[in-house]
Amino acid sequence: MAAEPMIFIFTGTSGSGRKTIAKQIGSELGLYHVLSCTTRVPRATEGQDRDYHYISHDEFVELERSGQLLQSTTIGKERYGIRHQELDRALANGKHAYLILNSEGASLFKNLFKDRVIRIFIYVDKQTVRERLERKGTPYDVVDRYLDQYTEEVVYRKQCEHTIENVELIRTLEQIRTAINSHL
Ligand SMILES: Nc1ncnc2c1ncn2[C@@H]1O[C@H](COP(=O)(O)OP(=O)(O)OP(=O)(O)O)[C@@H](O)[C@H]1O
Ligand SMILES: Nc1nc2c(ncn2[C@@H]2O[C@H](COP(=O)(O)O)[C@@H](O)[C@H]2O)c(=O)[nH]1
Repeated sequence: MAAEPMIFIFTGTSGSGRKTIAKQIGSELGLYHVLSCTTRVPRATEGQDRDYHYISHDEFVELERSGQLLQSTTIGKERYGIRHQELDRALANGKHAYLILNSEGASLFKNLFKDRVIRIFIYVDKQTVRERLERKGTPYDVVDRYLDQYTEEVVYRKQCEHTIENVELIRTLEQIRTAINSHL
């Protein structure tokens, strides 16, 4: 059993299935979901304080100005970040935690928390990303952005503790359970 709560980071190529996998595994293993704040609007299936804390640009700037953000990133015109208090609350309750981050956020957490951070890189090929996202009704500009950044994102797998291709969801979940349990 790990002495301190572990931090599992689901990262990888956009649209590869990270959110689906993270939510399923998180609820199954009782992991605490550390939510980011974002200035982007919720998508059709998303909810306030379930997927993100959705806030205005002004509120984001204020969090940044007052030093409340542990880290932040900008993607297109939107801002994303995690409040210190959000992570502190998660770790204080003793549960293992998980986050869903891009490579920039994943590296920052690894540098801060070292061996307590385990990065799980999820990917699928570009064509599958397109098909899945179009089926889900993701706006075309978002799909195009994801595909444009694919090559840049996929190289990060080499730095992660685990790399898993998400073809068959059931098989992927099995591999991730095994990976996580090997650290607990
Ligand atoms: N193994 C799978 N087989 C088929 N469909 C899948 C599989 N895994 C996930 N999906 C579907 O692919 C779509 C994209 O998944 P999801 O939103 O979880 O990806 P994501 O990586 O979190 O995307 P984003 O980059 O937007 O954060 C969803 O509709 C999800 O149901
Ligand atoms: N570095 C950070 N990356 C984050 C954070 N919150 C989310 N993300 C990543 O941003 C992209 C876009 O997400 P989307 O939900 O708008 O599709 C994705 O890779 C997320 O994992 C954060 O606080 N910091």
